[in-house]
Amino acid sequence: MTIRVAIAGPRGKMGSEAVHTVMKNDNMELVAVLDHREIADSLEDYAEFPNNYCIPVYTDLESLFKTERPDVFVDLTTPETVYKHTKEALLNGVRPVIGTTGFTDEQLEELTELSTELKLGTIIAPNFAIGAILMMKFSQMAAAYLPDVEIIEMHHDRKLDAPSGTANKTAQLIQENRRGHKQGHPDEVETIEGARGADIDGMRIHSVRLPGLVAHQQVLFGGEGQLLTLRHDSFSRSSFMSGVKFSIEKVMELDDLVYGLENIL
Ligand SMILES: NC(=O)C1=CN([C@@H]2O[C@H](COP(=O)(O)OP(=O)(O)OC[C@H]3O[C@@H](n4cnc5c(N)ncnc54)[C@H](OP(=O)(O)O)[C@@H]3O)[C@@H](O)[C@H]2O)C=CC1
Ligand SMILES: O=C(O)C1=N[C@H](C(=O)O)C[C@H](O)C1
Repeated sequence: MTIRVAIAGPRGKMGSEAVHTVMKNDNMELVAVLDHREIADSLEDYAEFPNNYCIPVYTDLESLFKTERPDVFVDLTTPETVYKHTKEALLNGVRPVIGTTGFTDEQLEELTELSTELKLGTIIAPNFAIGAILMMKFSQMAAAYLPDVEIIEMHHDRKLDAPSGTANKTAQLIQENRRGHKQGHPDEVETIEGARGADIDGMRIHSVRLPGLVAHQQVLFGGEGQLLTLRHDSFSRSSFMSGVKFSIEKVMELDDLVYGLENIL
C-alpha cells in the first residue's frame, strides 16, 4: 500500500529534509505541501527543490485535505500553528505525525481525547532521533538511583521554544521515576533571575541558544562523590529522518495518540 503524505513547512530546515525523505520512499507518495507564503504553485518552482518535484503547494490546509485526501499529515512548522494544524487534520480524517514542538499540556490532553474519540492514530514526537530517545530512556532509568538531576539542552539560535520539546519530554519521563524534591542548598538565592534555570519538581532545565549548534542535550545526575552525564548530539537533521519515516508508517496502524516514539519503538 502506498501512503499518501502531506507536509507542512517544506522550506524549513526539517520540512525540506522530510520532503526528500518521502520522495525517496517507494511506499510513500508526497501528494501536497502546505506553505503559509504564496511562493509558487508547485515545489519544482522553489529554489530549494529539483525540477522533477511536481508537488502541489497549498496555503490553505482545509483545501489541501479536501482536494488531495492525504492519509498522513506531517507538521514541521512552528509552536504557534501546530496545535491548530493537528486538530484540523484529525477533524478531516487525516493522521497527524507531528515533529513541531511547543505544545501545552492542555493542548496535548485535548488532542489525545480527540484522537481516541475519532479512533484515528496520531504521533507527536518531540524528537525523532533514536539516540535522543535512548538518552531519554536511560535518563528515566538513572533517575531512580540518582534523583538530583539537571538537564542542559543546547540548540541553534533560530529555535522559537524553550525549553525544547526533548527537554520537556525527558523531564516528564524522569518524573515517573523521581520523587519531587528541592535540589541545591535549601537557602539558595538567585542574584540574577533565571540563574538556576527552569524548575520542574525541583529538577532544573537550562536552555542554551547559540549559532553553530544543531540539537544537543546533556542530562547530569549528581551523587555522593560522583557525576553521571548522559549526552546526545544531533549534528545534522538527517539524524531525524529514520524516525520520520518510521512514524509515517506506524501511524497508519494506530487508533489513538502516541506522545513520544519511546512508546512504540
Ligand atoms: N521532533 C523532532 O525530532 C524535531 C523537531 N523539530 C521541530 O520542528 C519545528 C520546525 O523546526 P525547523 O525546521 O528547524 O524550523 P524552520 O524555521 O527552519 O522551519 C519552519 C518552517 O515552517 C514554515 N511555516 C511557519 N508557519 C507555517 C504555516 N502556518 N504553514 C506552513 N508553513 C509554515 C516557516 O516558513 P517561514 O520561515 O517563511 O515563516 C519555515 O519554512 C520546530 O518546532 C522544531 O522544534 C526540529 C528538529 C527535530
Ligand atoms: O528546534 C530544533 O531544532 C529541535 N527541536 C526539537 C526539540 O524541541 O526538542 C527536537 C530537537 O531537539 C531539534
